[in-house]
Amino acid sequence: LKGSVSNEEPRSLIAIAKMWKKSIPDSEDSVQNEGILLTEELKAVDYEYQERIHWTKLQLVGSGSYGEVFKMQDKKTQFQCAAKKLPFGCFRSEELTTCIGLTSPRVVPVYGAVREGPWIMIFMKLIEGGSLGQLIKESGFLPENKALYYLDQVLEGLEYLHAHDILHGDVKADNVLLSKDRSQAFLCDFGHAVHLIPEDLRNSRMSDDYLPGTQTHMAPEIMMGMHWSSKIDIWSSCCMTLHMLNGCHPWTRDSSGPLWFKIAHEAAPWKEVPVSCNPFTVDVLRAGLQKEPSRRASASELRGKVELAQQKVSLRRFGQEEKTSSHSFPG
Ligand SMILES: N#Cc1cccc(-c2csc(Nc3cc(F)ccc3O)n2)c1
Repeated sequence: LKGSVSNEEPRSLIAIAKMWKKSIPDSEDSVQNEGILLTEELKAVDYEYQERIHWTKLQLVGSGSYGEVFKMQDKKTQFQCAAKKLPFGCFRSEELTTCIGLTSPRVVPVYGAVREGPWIMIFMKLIEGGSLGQLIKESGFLPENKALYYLDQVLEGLEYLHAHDILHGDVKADNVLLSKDRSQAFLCDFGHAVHLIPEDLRNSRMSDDYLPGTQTHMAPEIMMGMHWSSKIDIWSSCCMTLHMLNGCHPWTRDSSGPLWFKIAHEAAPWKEVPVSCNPFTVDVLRAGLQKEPSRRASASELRGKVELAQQKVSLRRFGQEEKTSSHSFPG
């Protein structure tokens, strides 16, 4: 068994990710074990790092369109982190090249990636509070102030990614992780991410290996096969907000006609915001769900509107008693 797993710098992981993208799995690779670990907490042994031998799966912590994510433990150091296992053929180098070396507090750090035959394991920091999608499922829906609180943090992360010419490509509650006390939100899963070349992605349509995100959160310009840009993340973040407020994805409450057609041709779903919401919250969704990308707010513009809405909502809250939500976190 030839192993070539080593503890290296981030640029080595970027290089091997690009090499994986170019190579196709074939039979003799079935025993290959190669990769890069970015932290001393995960230790390759004689250039190998294999499941059951050097690390063990503990329990499943998340499963969804992204596959399965496990809590894992390094046998030598006892260090624990999260691991996502995906077939080599489904791997896009952008899952690693877009998020390695980022230092935003809103982006989950990646600790390394290792190929074991036909599988790729991506290791990242374990986030104990599970996903925002799991919180919505547990609670049914989130109160307006909590929805605005999490949207503000997601937009902080998008501000950072867009400033680094990175488009996340699949912003949704399942890909937002929460700290144990649920006060901190983090973006993860860069499997759909795209490097935006410095000028806007005006001239590019889907690149050949573009992996579409979640349909209910997909911006109209993608459905129309038109030019697209970082603004697609803004649209998705507002679809995620409707999911938080209503407990269901937008467009799913009336079953008429195919989804892509509704998204492409019908009015934006900002009317799905609950009637009980503050007008300033409606204004946030109206600004983020503009069908024309050039009229749609940027992450920082939208964040400003969210923070204004938060002030209005909290002021109104002091005006009248509001049922205290079951989840407690500071702020
Ligand atoms: N920790 C953790 C945890 C808990 C629940 C869901 C998820 C989750 C949802 S998408 C996701 N992506 C992901 C997880 C990895 F471990 C490594 C790379 C990834 O892209 N993880 C992570």
